[in-house]
Amino acid sequence: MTRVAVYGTGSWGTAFAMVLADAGCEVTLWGRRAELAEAVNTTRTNPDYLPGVTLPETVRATTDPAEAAAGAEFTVLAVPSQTLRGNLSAWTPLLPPDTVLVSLMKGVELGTAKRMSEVIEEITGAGPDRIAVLSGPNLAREIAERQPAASVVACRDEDVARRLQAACHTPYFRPYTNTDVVGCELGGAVKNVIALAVGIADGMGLGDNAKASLITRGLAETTRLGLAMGADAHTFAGLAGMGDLVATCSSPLSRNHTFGTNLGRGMTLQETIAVTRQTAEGVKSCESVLELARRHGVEMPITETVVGIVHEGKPPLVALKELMSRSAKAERR
Ligand SMILES: NC(=O)c1ccc[n+]([C@@H]2O[C@H](COP(=O)([O-])OP(=O)(O)OC[C@H]3O[C@@H](n4cnc5c(N)ncnc54)[C@H](O)[C@@H]3O)[C@@H](O)[C@H]2O)c1
Ligand SMILES: O=P(O)(O)OC[C@H](O)CO
Repeated sequence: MTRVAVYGTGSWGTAFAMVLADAGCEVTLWGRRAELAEAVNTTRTNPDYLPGVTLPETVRATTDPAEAAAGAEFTVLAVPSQTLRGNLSAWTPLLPPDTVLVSLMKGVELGTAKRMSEVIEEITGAGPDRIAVLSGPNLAREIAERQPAASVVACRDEDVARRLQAACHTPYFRPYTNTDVVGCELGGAVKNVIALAVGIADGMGLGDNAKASLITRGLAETTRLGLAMGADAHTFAGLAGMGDLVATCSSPLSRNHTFGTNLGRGMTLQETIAVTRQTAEGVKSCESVLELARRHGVEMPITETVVGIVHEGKPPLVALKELMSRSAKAERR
């Protein structure tokens, strides 16, 4: 039986542990809180993040990172992007030397503007053939209910991507392989920023034309950044690009979309943070994405607008006016 360690008992870590177990793996789930690990082991549920979902017997939880790591063929990381560096520094000495590190995270590190695979490589010293990314339209709650979804597993080494694909393929979860790690990571991180923009528009009461325009132009600016960073344009038309963007921008289950909606309705940033219990990666990553855009000389007007509203206190109506009155241009530029 394939042994997998999943670090992070939040909604996606727990739901993906269930997917792995349903695909036939033996999974150890690491979490910080003893009472939550105890609940998983005794009631087979994660009442804090996925109430009402029964986990398979082959998912066991622990608060001991060494116990989770022991014998793991895959080490899956599902903590907030901004804490990964600290977490992984502590776990690295415990990891099996050949384990494949799998990022489920959809953010870019503040300060360094590094993608999660870059942070993993820097901290663990693993080469690109041992670092994989899973990304796609994968709202955790739907997957925990075993509703059908497709996804992408990306690794520079296609054989490793195929091994991971086999480890998480179930009748309701269909992963495709890809070797474009940069594109998959950027698709996942930037869609959160665009979902904030769409949420703000929804909260302001704007219509479906505005939503479709933001999604389409959001994909255009994501692709521009991706191409400047060496990604493959096809990735952005796929599940980790368009697929995830559409799911996140349309679903009330999305934390980023909901965060934006609250801002668009007139809540302050502090009020919105106070009512947000879970990780909304775009709130911090919008600044790192803008930093990447500047470094690579790429225009990302929607991302810039989101940073203005979220971090610079720009009123959404003023930001909308500025976005719409930019100089006219050809669609493909
Ligand atoms: N929820 C989804 O639908 C979904 C789907 C795909 C990808 N993702 C991505 O997966 C990642 C994790 O998201 P999630 O939905 O599981 O988030 P979550 O907010 O549900 O859970 C986060 C987990 O990280 C833990 N955590 C918080 N701070 C920590 C710290 N300092 N050290 C260690 N652990 C800490 C929390 O206790 C919790 O267990 C994010 O990057 C997110 O974008 C989420
Ligand atoms: O809830 P969000 O906004 O973090 O989005 C969840 C997933 O990334 C959707 O694929």
